[in-house]
Amino acid sequence: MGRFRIKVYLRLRPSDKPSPFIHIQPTSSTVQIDDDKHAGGGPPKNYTERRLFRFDGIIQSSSQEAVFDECAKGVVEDVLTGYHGTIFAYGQVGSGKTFTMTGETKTFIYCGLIPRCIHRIFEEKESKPAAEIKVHVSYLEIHNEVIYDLLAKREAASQITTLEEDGTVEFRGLTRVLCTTEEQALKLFFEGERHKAVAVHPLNQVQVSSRSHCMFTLYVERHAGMASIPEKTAAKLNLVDLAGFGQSKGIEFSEQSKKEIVNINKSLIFLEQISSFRFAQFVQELNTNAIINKLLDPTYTRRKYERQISDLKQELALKDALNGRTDIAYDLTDEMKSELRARVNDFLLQDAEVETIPVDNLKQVREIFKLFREAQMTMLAKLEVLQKELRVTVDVPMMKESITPTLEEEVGVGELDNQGFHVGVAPVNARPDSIDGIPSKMNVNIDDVLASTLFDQQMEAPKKVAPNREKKNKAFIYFKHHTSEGNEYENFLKETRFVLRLKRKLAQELCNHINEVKFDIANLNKDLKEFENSHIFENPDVTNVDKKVSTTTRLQVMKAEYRRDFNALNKVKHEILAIQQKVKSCKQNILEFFYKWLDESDMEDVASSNFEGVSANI
Ligand SMILES: Nc1ncnc2c1ncn2[C@@H]1O[C@H](COP(=O)(O)OP(=O)(O)OP(=O)(O)O)[C@@H](O)[C@H]1O
Repeated sequence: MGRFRIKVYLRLRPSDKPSPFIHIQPTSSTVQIDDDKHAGGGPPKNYTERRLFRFDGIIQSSSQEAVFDECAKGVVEDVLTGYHGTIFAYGQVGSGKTFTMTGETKTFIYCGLIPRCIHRIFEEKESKPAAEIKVHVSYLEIHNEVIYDLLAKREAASQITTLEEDGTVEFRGLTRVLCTTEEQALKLFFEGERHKAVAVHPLNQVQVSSRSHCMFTLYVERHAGMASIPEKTAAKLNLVDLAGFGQSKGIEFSEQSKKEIVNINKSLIFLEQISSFRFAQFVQELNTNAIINKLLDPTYTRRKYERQISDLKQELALKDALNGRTDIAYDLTDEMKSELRARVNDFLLQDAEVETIPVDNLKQVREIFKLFREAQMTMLAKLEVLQKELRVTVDVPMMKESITPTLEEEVGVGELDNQGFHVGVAPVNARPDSIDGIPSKMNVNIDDVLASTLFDQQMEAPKKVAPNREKKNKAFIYFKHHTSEGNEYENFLKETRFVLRLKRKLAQELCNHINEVKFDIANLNKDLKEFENSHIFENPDVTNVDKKVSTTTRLQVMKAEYRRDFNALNKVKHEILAIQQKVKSCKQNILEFFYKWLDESDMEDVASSNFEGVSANI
């Protein structure tokens, strides 16, 4: 990238009455102007204001060729290297803009910059065939603030619009013609000239005056670098002939001309306000960031990447072979994806260990992450439903009541559902609505029950001596805490009861969760029925199909969860029964030993003892 300054040249039209207010100094490329504000005819003033303007060059009485060499040649050479370039002429009406840009085209020595730029570009094209230079041209005119395509077929609408993108302006629909010869390009330029809007202007009586801004553009594409690297540069050269601006004071114009002048002056308002020289000074201060515009042939780029991919594949195969990794498939087929899904599902349902999921390559890893994300989404959706339920504080028995009919329609253990999923639904009478002896809500303290049972039995026990009830209670407590046998049984009973409490808590939690899952299953079944009724496969809609797939997946997960918890509950239920049995026999044993101990003790002592330190409260 290079920073360039816009160069400004002053070309003076030969005149037989040079202005006494303008002092040209060609050696220093400066112009001094005596800005006599009243030179136009006002009352005489005693002073004049002097201004100095500096240019990159002042052209006076120079040939058209010299003008090209000084002002345009460098720009064209840059375009041939790949930099965009623009040359534009501006100034008052009749100041010589068209003469400079177009010139007299019948004789080459009078030709202006546009034919000379065309000539130079085609000269390069012909002298360097290896560069494969391609030239396109376009020609547009802005007249009365409307853009016209001067190369469009006349019968077609030639009006075009602009498109601004990334700071550049594109002309949408502008005709670009490929030219293989200089003659072709010149012919198109002259054709465009004929289509321009021109009229006689009172300040430019000699020939027709340009009533519009015109831009002839040459698009140059050429090979750059070595022949093996088909890199191209693509630059454009804009050659602009602006409409003349000027004072209309004291000059008679037709209505149409007045309208045109308003529009020309409006579009050149900047020039109008600061005058040509001031504008030149301003433009000189601007810097541009110029870059070479490179194009890469897409076919070459594709081939290059294909070659790179092929090399990398070979490299990978070699690395795999060296590491003893054979038959690694780097492209996942649908079958492989289904297999991966099954493995991930098994892992998530705790039916398989993580090692069963194959991780051989990046694609597999990505697919696995995708599957985990899907599972996560399913769980989140489920959680959302659960949270909603919690918000409305659904009571467990109510839930059971509302969903039981749906599940009762399903028959037997291990039935297949309509998704081909093994439901594994237990018969209604075998379902874990509650566990025998365990209410859905554990409000009863089992130890209280056991304690009262114990003493009911105690009361029924044979009584050799009948100490009063309170004393007997105290004796029983004394036996448990102060005799080795009693102590041992008491501790064992305590431990067993603790385990029983834990198991019951677990059973209660499982019971609650199963009911929640049942509720989910009922809702998901309902959703699926709605999908089926809406015939989504006859009128597939991606969103609906996705929803159905997601609902089916969630249903499968829920059913698997139901089956898992139901089995776990059954297991816990059996454990509870066994522990209850253990507690029962332990209680019997402790009573037997208590009565035996009581038998062997001195009854009078027992009857008269106060069992100091023993609380009667069991
Ligand atoms: N350097 C020059 N040497 C000889 N003749 C010139 C020169 N510059 C301009 N002329 C003549 O002056 C007349 C007006 O010039 P030209 O039409 O190029 O002005 P213009 O600025 O393009 O005017 P407009 O704004 O009206 O289009 C033409 O006849 C042209 O041949």
